[in-house]
Amino acid sequence: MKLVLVVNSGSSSLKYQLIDVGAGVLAKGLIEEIGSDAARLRHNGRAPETRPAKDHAAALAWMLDVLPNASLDGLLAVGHRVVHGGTRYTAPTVVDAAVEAGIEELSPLAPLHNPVNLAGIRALRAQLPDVPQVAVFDTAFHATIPAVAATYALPVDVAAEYGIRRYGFHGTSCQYVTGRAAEYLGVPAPNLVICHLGNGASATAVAGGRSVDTSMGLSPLEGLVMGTRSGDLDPAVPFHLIRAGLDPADVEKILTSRSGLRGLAGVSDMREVRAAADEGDAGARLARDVYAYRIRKYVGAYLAVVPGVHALVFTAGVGENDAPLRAEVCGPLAHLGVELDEDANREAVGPSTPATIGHGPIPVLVIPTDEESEIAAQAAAVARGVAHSGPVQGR
Ligand SMILES: Nc1ncnc2c1ncn2[C@@H]1O[C@H](COP(=O)(O)OP(=O)(O)O)[C@@H](O)[C@H]1O
Ligand SMILES: CC(=O)OP(=O)(O)O
Ligand SMILES: [Mg+2]
Repeated sequence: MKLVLVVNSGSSSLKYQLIDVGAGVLAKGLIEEIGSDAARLRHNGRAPETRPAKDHAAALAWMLDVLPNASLDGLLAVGHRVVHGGTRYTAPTVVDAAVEAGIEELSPLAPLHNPVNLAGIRALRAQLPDVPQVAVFDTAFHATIPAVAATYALPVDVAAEYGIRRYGFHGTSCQYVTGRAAEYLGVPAPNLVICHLGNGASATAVAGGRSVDTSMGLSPLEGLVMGTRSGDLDPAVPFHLIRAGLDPADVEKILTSRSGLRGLAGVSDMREVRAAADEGDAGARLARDVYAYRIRKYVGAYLAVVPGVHALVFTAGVGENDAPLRAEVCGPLAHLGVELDEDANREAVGPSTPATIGHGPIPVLVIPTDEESEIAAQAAAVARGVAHSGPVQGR
């Protein structure tokens, strides 16, 4: 058995899976509403339990309570999703003190993510001191982005001194999805435009199986409209707000936690936005439309970047489940060769395997992502001392 515990700490949630690599998932769970008096845990699909969990440390302790001790015997590794690895960590890495310090140094560039990723590493190391803790970085798959796409037009010395460049995120998801698309299409190194639409959302251009551009940049704030993040805006906006008297930390909070769908419609969950829009709420309708329009702009841009695209791919919570959103994005793209099949689109809600929903010159696919299985495979390979085999092959 190659047993790996995968910990995916998000801004207010914790996902975990106990995986026998190559064989299957032995246990899985999700803790939501961390930080509240009524955090919710759903373990192995059972009815949710509720308990206070003031922070990720409390949520991690809860996870360890529900995982039977015996199941953690003989773990090969714990695999952690770590969002920002900068330019230093471009491959899965066993976390020692230096790596831990490196992840901490990068926290200001992923304030919703790296600190809680570290909380996971620390909690599991305390519990399982003899098991390697392996970090799998969201940024790693994007290390192949060429300078022309990674470079912001800032003074070269400023960018170098402060490490300002496009890093890109959701890379582990994109790597998994690229592997699945390669199998499904029968194209070993495909050209793709991937829309990963979850709480965070990003678009990625893949050429020959490698990332060549992506909408998130220095931090996971740039690009698409997200649940609580603004995505693209004029860089003058923060200065305008600061000059008007707002505190820089408050401006950051506005852009990362109070914007996006939440800022426009009052709620960050696309299901609630869509329900309100369907009932005629004007703010929710505009939020839905701005969200879809921004995705469409990036799809157009990346069709210009990647020659001979084999497929446009939708993935993650919104991408896999929200058929109307996919129609809103793709409907006006017929002139670019994107033609949705209405019935296939309607049927592809939460598919467990890849589904084709458009048969035009550029096929449209829904591919369910699985960051946890990708993390488990990479962590197992590192723990066994096997070099990871590269972006498309994956394992
Ligand atoms: N049936 C659905 N229709 C529309 N959106 C959905 C549906 N199911 C889930 N979602 C959206 O998916 C988002 C979560 O996606 P997920 O990929 O799990 O995010 P993350 O991993 O970033 O937490 C939720 O915020 C919700 O808006
Ligand atoms: C990087 C990022 O935005 O991740 P998530 O979608 O899990 O918030
Ligand atoms: Mg996610």
